[in-house]
Amino acid sequence: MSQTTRLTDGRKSFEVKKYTFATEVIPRLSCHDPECEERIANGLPVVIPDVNLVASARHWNIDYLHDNIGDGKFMTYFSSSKKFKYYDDKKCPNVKSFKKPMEQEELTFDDFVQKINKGKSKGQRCYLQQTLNETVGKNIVSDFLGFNWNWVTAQQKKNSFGPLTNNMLLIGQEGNITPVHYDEQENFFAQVYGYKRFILFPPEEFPNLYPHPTYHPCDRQSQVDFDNADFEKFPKFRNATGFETIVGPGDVLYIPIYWWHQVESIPIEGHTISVTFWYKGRPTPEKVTYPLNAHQKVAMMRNIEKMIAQALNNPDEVPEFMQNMVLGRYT
Ligand SMILES: C[C@@H](CC(=O)O)C(=O)C(=O)O
Ligand SMILES: [Zn+2]
Repeated sequence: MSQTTRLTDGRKSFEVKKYTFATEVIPRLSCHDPECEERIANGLPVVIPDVNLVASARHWNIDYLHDNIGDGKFMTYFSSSKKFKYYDDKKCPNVKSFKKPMEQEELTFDDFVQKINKGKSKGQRCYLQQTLNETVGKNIVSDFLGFNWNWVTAQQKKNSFGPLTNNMLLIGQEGNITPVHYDEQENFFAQVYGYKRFILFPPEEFPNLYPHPTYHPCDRQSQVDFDNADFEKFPKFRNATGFETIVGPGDVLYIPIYWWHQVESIPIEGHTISVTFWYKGRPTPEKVTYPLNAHQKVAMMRNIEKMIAQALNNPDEVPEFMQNMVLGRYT
């Protein structure tokens, strides 16, 4: 039986699975606390319980969304396990042996609700993840306009984030897991309903988390399975140390760009509803200061990998090329 540990969202406490790595708790600070502003300015994660970013959606639940979300289509992922490891369909041809870790289908909300109920019996899990768009009904539009845009737009401006790219609606079943990955955008993650565990690692942990190559369908996702880590293949994973927290209704978690995160809908606490606020990163500074920081190095590694894959014009040649370049030479 795997060990467990206890985590709290500041109101309730939860028994969660204990992994092989150590973690520290992510600070939970009021939006009025200067330290909260400082952490965002310095690209450090922080849980903000009192910003009311999506307070106008506090009444959202499956029934209300079903009656008001409109007749648009919603991207829904299906997994026979609890894990929903994202993959980029367009990159599948690059890795002939790639097996899709989950299926995806665009459903009406009504079909999604049916699938949740039917899936339970067939042991299949589903996860709705859809950018909110103009197809939503007028009550959802009014709830959306009621988000605390003053605060989040002020954060965007004072931290020189790029434009808002999208607000994604996430509806997950209890126990669903989004395995550890990083995104190339800043993210204010707003929890609307239910509870999610977040495990975060800074960009410095790149060497310990072994992401797939950039041409791989699972680019940005770690190759390490936290439930069954292959320490032979990924020895530095032993050194991984992270941060974690639980977010509950009303909480906002700032996930800085290039920070790794694994997200777990707490089992036995029912389904979860979340909304993301994704922003392009800060513009590249005119004058580069040295030493480069970790996320600049990740961006550089990504660009080099992409350039090599493009120059070779054959993904199958990249592993040998990279090994010839570094193995035994950069020790
Ligand atoms: C989809 C989400 C994870 C989750 O909530 O399951 C995520 O990775 C993000 O918001 O960057
Ligand atoms: Zn993410």
